[in-house]
Amino acid sequence: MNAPVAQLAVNAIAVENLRFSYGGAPIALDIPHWQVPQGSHVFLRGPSGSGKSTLLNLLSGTLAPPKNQAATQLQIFGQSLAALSNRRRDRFRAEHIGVVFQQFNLIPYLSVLDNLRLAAHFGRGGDVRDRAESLLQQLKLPLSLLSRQAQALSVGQQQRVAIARALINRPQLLLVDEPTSALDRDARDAFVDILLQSYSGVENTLIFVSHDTTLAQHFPVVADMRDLNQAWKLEAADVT
Ligand SMILES: Nc1ncnc2c1ncn2[C@@H]1O[C@H](COP(=O)(O)OP(=O)(O)OP(=O)(O)O)[C@@H](O)[C@H]1O
Repeated sequence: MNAPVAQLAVNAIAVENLRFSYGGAPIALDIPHWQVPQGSHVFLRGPSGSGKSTLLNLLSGTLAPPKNQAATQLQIFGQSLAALSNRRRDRFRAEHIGVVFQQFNLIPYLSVLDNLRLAAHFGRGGDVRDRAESLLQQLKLPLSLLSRQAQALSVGQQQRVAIARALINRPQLLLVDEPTSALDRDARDAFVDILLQSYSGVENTLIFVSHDTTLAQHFPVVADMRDLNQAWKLEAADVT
């Protein structure tokens, strides 16, 4: 009799014994174990200072992962980030990971299309205009915005363009850090709806960070930094 074919569970994120501190500062992050299966949509919450941005920056490779810690594992789709040089980590991010950070980081004097072209240049390349038009349509933005300078857009439009830029290289992992803080409640819900619609593929993994716990209802999985980050527990315990 044939053995059943094992279903391979692919982890988008696999973290073991991840400890990180900024220079000589006290340890900011200590995560013994965290795994996120591919295709998960995770809402990551936690108080100010609990390490959400630090974790996202480590996952995206924007912060260099800790080296020389034998027990530490920080893998994205099975690739250890610590095993990559800075340059290869940048390339890995451009090809596999989309990021939307609090400040959007669009280049203000470039047109929307050129912002998207620049992101595509560092990633997969290909026909940017077609892809840009289809993303703008998904994000319910007029195509006329493509030729407009990023600095001439409203904040809401900039947020959607920041999503388009993050998605231009068809990332398998999307990291979104508190992009809704300037919006009112209805606009926040609409933003999250549109983000989820634009990134709905079954293999797409999303980590969405926010203080705003009312947004958690949009996500099937909720993680809390107070559970993940042992350093935060220590810090909290120190002050009580
Ligand atoms: N560049 C830095 N240099 C030194 N310490 C830092 C730096 N950035 C963050 N920290 C410290 O690391 C810890 C985690 O900060 P982090 O910004 O990751 O938290 P957060 O949960 O994202 O907070 P917030 O919700 O306020 O953005 C805090 O104690 C913070 O003071």
